[in-house]
Amino acid sequence: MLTLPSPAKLNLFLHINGQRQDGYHQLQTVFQLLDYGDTLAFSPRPDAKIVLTPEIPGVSTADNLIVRAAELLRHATGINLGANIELQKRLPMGGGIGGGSSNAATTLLALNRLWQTKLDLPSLAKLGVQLGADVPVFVLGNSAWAEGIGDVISPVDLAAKWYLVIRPHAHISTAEIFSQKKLTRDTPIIKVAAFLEGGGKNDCQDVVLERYPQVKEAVDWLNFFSPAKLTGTGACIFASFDSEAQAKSVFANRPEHLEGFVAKGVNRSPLHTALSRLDSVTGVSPSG
Ligand SMILES: C[C@@](CO)(OP(=O)(O)O)[C@H](O)COP(=O)(O)OP(=O)(O)OC[C@H]1O[C@@H](n2ccc(N)nc2=O)[C@H](O)[C@@H]1O
Ligand SMILES: Nc1ncnc2c1ncn2[C@@H]1O[C@H](COP(=O)(O)OP(=O)(O)O)[C@@H](O)[C@H]1O
Repeated sequence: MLTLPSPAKLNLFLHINGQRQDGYHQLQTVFQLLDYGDTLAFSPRPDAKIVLTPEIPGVSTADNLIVRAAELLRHATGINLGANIELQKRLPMGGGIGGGSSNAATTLLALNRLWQTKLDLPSLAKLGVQLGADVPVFVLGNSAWAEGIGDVISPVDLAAKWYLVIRPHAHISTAEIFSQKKLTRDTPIIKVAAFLEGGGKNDCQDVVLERYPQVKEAVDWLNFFSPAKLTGTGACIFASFDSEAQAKSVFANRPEHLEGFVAKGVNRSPLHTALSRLDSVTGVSPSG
């Protein structure tokens, strides 16, 4: 059995610079990977079945990004094997922390290893983008600066911080927010240095706060302790702290109805750290 992490991400900022003819938005963002997420356990099956347990309530098996990633890899490589996949879900869905995309990436890397299909990371990232704009960053495995429609990615070294993430009770679809007329779509392009010097906001934040009072309430509460920002198109919000103790003490004082977690920001994905560790044990050279 191959047990691997499927980490969350935060968008430390999210600027929308324009919109393409096909409707997709041109954006700039920084993906901060977190040392916190779901866990997936894989074992090979000799038949061609992909069996996921437990199912996610409200997501059909055919729509589940884990199953879709497995089918996609099988189709792309022509391999005729299957897998049993056990999912331990901790990440809220529709939260802007990339749980579904991360599950897809973990599945691509895990099955590429189990099935010995030997695709390299750029090829797996190319497959992944067919499942969602955020999948490649999880496949490539570094906190990253992203441009284009989120598909032009370069690794970035971020300061070590602890993040308090609050999950208001709202499930927000990315498409819903990107289809709002009022959304800011003309933020000027910035350079990496401007972000690293403290620049950057989330252009989706005003639209989300207006439509979801429960998200606004959480932002207002967290702002009292440290500047709070929306991640992605929501619904989760976050603030950074220099130490775990600081983040945990604020979390401990949250209003009872607010859920969330405290996690360390990492430059390297816990998924890739786990795979490298396995490679060093088995003597396989690090690849996909
Ligand atoms: C904007 C981000 C930032 O991380 O939002 P979150 O989903 O994380 O909140 C992501 O890149 C989202 O990625 P992902 O959620 O994978 O998006 P996709 O499934 O590819 O697209 C969902 C819908 O969002 C819109 N979309 C997505 C990406 C983009 N650059 N422009 C868009 O307009 C499209 O209408 C598409 O139908
Ligand atoms: N394995 C999965 N985990 C989470 N969501 C999934 C999964 N498979 C399909 N989905 C669908 O993808 C949507 C977006 O999921 P997710 O990536 O967690 O949110 P976000 O893009 O807001 O960070 C969910 O609302 C759900 O319907």
